Amino acid sequence: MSFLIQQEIIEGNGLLLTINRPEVYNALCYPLLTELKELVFQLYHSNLRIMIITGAGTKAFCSGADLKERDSMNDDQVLQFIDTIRDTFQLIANLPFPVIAAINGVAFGGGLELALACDLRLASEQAMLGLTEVALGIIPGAGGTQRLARIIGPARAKELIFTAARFTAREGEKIGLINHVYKPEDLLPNALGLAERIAQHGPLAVRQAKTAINRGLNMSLDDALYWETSCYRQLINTADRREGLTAFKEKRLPQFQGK
Ligand SMILES: C/C=C/C(=O)SCCNC(=O)CCNC(=O)[C@H](O)C(C)(C)COP(=O)(O)OP(=O)(O)OC[C@H]1O[C@@H](n2cnc3c(N)ncnc32)[C@H](O)[C@@H]1OP(=O)(O)O
Repeated sequence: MSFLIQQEIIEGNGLLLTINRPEVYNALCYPLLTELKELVFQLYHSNLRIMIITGAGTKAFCSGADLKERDSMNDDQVLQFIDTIRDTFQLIANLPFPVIAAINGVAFGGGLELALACDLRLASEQAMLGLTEVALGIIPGAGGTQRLARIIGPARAKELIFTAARFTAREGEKIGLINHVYKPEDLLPNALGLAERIAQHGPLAVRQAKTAINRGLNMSLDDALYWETSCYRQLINTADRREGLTAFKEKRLPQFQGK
């Protein structure tokens, strides 16, 4: 059992991952990052229906790369860290099931980039967010320049990145970066509730919906419509699709088996 990343099974065949370095605002050191990459690679091949990522303690989701460790790194080690964090967050973004970021505190730099790699972002009203890297003479190196621009639009993303702005969860909600904002004590219960609401539906269908949206975004609308149909086609010959129709006829909730 790791101490850097805690795992907890949750209702509906889900997993709660907690970044566990509260003494340094859950900063990402290289050992934690390599452990996260290995764990996410294993989860890629699991039959999980949903995952939540959050931070230990009440102050931080994740304050980004560990700057003390970074100060001791040579140039090659910095590049190795960047290659690893980029690939790890892309693995998270490409997990076949939905991932919810429960942003329980500060999310700066790589911490916000971690949340950007998730599908849905819920935040505590006390959380402060920001891609603060240019204030350190660097740029977001874990996908932040690409994902933020795709989520909120290039003009707003440029302003936030160029100014290393630190902004509130409510401001993030206003620009479409954060799905919902809660009181600190209500964040995890609502994240668990959202996870349960997703996990009760056809797991194959939810997976196809994620891939339809994610990969369709990079296509022309014409191509993406055919891509959507090809995702739909994966579901036609499934027991879950039959179960959905049968449950409707029998006026009961469907019991999806992911087959
Ligand atoms: C590819 C990715 C790149 C990146 O992510 S670049 C890094 C981007 N992240 C940041 O710029 C955030 C850096 N941290 C801060 O700005 C502040 O910290 C906070 C706002 C998060 C908290 O400030 P306050 O409440 O005043 O507490 P405190 O004394 O600064 O921090 C408490 C302890 O936590 C350690 N800590 C916080 N963030 C990091 C970090 N990112 N890397 C390493 N340590 C961190 C501090 O050093 C200190 O520890 P000690 O008491 O031993 O001095």
